[in-house]
Amino acid sequence: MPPAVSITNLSKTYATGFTALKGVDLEVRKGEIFALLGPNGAGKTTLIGIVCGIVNATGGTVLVSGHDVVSEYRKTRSLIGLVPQEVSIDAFESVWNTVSFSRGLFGKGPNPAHIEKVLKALSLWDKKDEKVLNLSGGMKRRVLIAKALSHEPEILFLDEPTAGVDVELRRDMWEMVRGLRETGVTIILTTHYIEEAEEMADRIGVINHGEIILVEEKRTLMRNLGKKQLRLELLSPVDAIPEALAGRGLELADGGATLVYSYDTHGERTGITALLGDLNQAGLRFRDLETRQSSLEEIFVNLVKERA
Ligand SMILES: Nc1ncnc2c1ncn2[C@@H]1O[C@H](COP(=O)(O)OP(=O)(O)OP(=O)(O)O)[C@@H](O)[C@H]1O
Repeated sequence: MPPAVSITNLSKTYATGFTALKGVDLEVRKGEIFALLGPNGAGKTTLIGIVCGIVNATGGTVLVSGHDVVSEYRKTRSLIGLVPQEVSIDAFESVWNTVSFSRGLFGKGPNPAHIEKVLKALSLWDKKDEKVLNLSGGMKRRVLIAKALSHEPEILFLDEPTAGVDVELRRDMWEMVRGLRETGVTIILTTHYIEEAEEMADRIGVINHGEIILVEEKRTLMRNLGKKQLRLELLSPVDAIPEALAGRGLELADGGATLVYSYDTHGERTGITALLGDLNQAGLRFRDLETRQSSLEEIFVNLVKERA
């Protein structure tokens, strides 16, 4: 089975002479939720544009389910649903007509049952006869998604799906995207909200200055790059870590007032129980304790900083 999207040595230099993509290689597997993270101007929208056939590449190849996006444009475009960043919909049409029309654009015959299913899944069914004009911003966004799903695509691109939407709608959208994945749709999303990637993605790609700097399973990424720390505020500061506790990877912070223990959250054992026993034996008493976990946000900021 070919990958959902297979990108090889893709480059893009705009007419201005600006190079937005530099030799990108990327494979997105069928059925996964892939999040593409990157700062403003990193090249995310350009990359999506090329895969969707909206932007011409300067070099390289893109295959969608094994089909070339240039020589087999009609085929590949019909396999893709795109939810763009900008809301641009024919405001005077009803929800039903807008979504049904989108399906027709891909040469698919009418299928009212499918449109009904999509509208229901997006909680738009009771709005089907409303003019898009009269909907709230959040509802308009749902219409964009419904349009993108109208022709039963295998791959759904969501470009900043929840930028500017309220928390409730964001949660609803996450739920909906997960539901779509259950039905076998491959989902590729770009986001500025690291929380979104953390919550939803199976794999994460980081793009910076037009280059993919990392592609990793989310769990692996968080396990390998994320640390969890136990910080113990000691009753009385110490000058050095006691001999009995050597080799446990402890560090002192705050001038000896805090003992820091870093551990792997995904390991079978954290070693905390044993550590607390040893502390007791060594006569170290503590006043308070807290745990800290580096978030995907910290990991991401560090990665991008390293490559700046
Ligand atoms: N039509 C264009 N002509 C010239 N330069 C462009 C054009 N479109 C985009 N760019 C430039 O290419 C770079 C990448 O833009 P792109 O929109 O792909 O980034 P992005 O990662 O999607 O950013 P954002 O998160 O802000 O949407 C930016 O520096 C942008 O100014």
